[in-house]
Amino acid sequence: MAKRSMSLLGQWSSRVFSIDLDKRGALLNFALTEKPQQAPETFRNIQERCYSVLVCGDDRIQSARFYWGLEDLLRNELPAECELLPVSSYLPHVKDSLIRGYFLKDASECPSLTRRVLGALGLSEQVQVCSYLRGPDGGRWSQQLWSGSENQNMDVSKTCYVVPSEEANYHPSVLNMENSDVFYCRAEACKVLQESCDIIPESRAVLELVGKTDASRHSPDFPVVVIEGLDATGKTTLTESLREALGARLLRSPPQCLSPWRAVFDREPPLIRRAFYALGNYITAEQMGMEASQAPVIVDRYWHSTASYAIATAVSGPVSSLPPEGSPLYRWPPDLLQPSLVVQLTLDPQERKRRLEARGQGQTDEEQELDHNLLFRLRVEEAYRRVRGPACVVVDAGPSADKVLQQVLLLIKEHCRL
Ligand SMILES: Nc1ncnc2c1ncn2[C@@H]1O[C@H](COP(=O)(O)OP(=O)(O)OP(=O)(O)O)[C@@H](O)[C@H]1O
Ligand SMILES: Nc1ccn([C@@H]2O[C@H](COP(=O)(O)O)[C@@H](O)[C@H]2O)c(=O)n1
Repeated sequence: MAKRSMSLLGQWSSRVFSIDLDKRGALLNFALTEKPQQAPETFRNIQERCYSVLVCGDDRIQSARFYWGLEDLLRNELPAECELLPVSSYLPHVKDSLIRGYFLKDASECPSLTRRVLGALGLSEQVQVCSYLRGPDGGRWSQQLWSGSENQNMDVSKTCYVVPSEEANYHPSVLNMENSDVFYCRAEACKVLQESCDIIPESRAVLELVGKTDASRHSPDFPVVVIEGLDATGKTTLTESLREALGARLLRSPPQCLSPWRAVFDREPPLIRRAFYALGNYITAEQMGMEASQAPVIVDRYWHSTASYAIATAVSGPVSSLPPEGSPLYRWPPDLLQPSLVVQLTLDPQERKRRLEARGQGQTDEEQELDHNLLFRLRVEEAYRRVRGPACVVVDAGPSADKVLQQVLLLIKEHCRL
């Protein structure tokens, strides 16, 4: 069977390759043409031998898992002097056109080892390997597609030249988010787990717990209040106090019944992990519907967490790389029960760190990692604010636990019929 990637070659020249240069979101974009031209400036500064490895198989579960393991595989097999950078290749504005992989800069003394590893990888149906060569004038770069044979033959008829490309308005991952990172109906999330049953048997157990009734239009008798926020913002503390103060039922998403399998799905790539969390919301929604016929319900995390973490993780860099405000990616799934009120707890990063440390969970002090975490936290919090349905009411969780409780009780009085 011909590789699926081959059929992409017709469109190859209009594809943009976007290399994630660092976690702060600096992207190097280039396209390919048949005519030699000057490469983008940054590309010209690259001194090493360069390669790209793209994962483009037909089976989305296998491809997602292959890509998930690819970085470790490359780091284990390649010389340590090989720098790996995530690369995306996409057709501008075309939904679901994104293919992911790695761009390699090989500064090792042993180029043959790198070529052997990549040659072996290129034999796989789901991988496409290309090498990049600098022209004799030093400015032109060309891309050669490997035929995938063990001899690493280059298919010279497929030589293209690297040219600068316009930067996309948003991170390329935005193109593939729907039904890969965020699921807007139960059926789409179920499909992913159904497709993964053979390789992840736990998927069957999860699917058996997911109901089939659509409770989204059912309006509960008592209020349903969701508490959202980053970790250590005080959700557990507040939800427990609300339960006592209101005589409420306390639920969480993912629900308790999924606990035995959570760790299994946390090890899976985003496609599978996010489908698991999406289904967790539907199970919690069924519980909400039942419990709210008898008493107020407090819920620790729900859809805002699922959507915001998924969107914020799929992109890198600053808040501006998120899908724009008002994008349909922030919509509420029409078949998912909406709560009466969503409260988002926010906390000054220093205070959050202090609480994490007091709880005995120190953070890495590597500056780069902190920077990366800071950007990630900002993206999650901004995504929380952009998610539609019941919008979040933001509450500063900095004051004492009792003050936060009183403020949220006031909000519940204002927004809900008790
Ligand atoms: N208002 C508050 N003032 C001071 N400390 C607080 C306050 N609320 C919670 N804490 C403390 O901060 C720590 C984190 O709180 P908590 O476990 O409730 O957060 P969380 O949002 O549920 O975290 P996670 O999502 O990681 O489970 C705990 O040690 C808790 O006692
Ligand atoms: N409704 C939810 C709840 C959680 N998640 C994911 O879990 C992580 C946070 O969980 P904690 O137990 O640490 O609070 C977070 O990374 C989310 O990805 C979710 O998706 N949906």
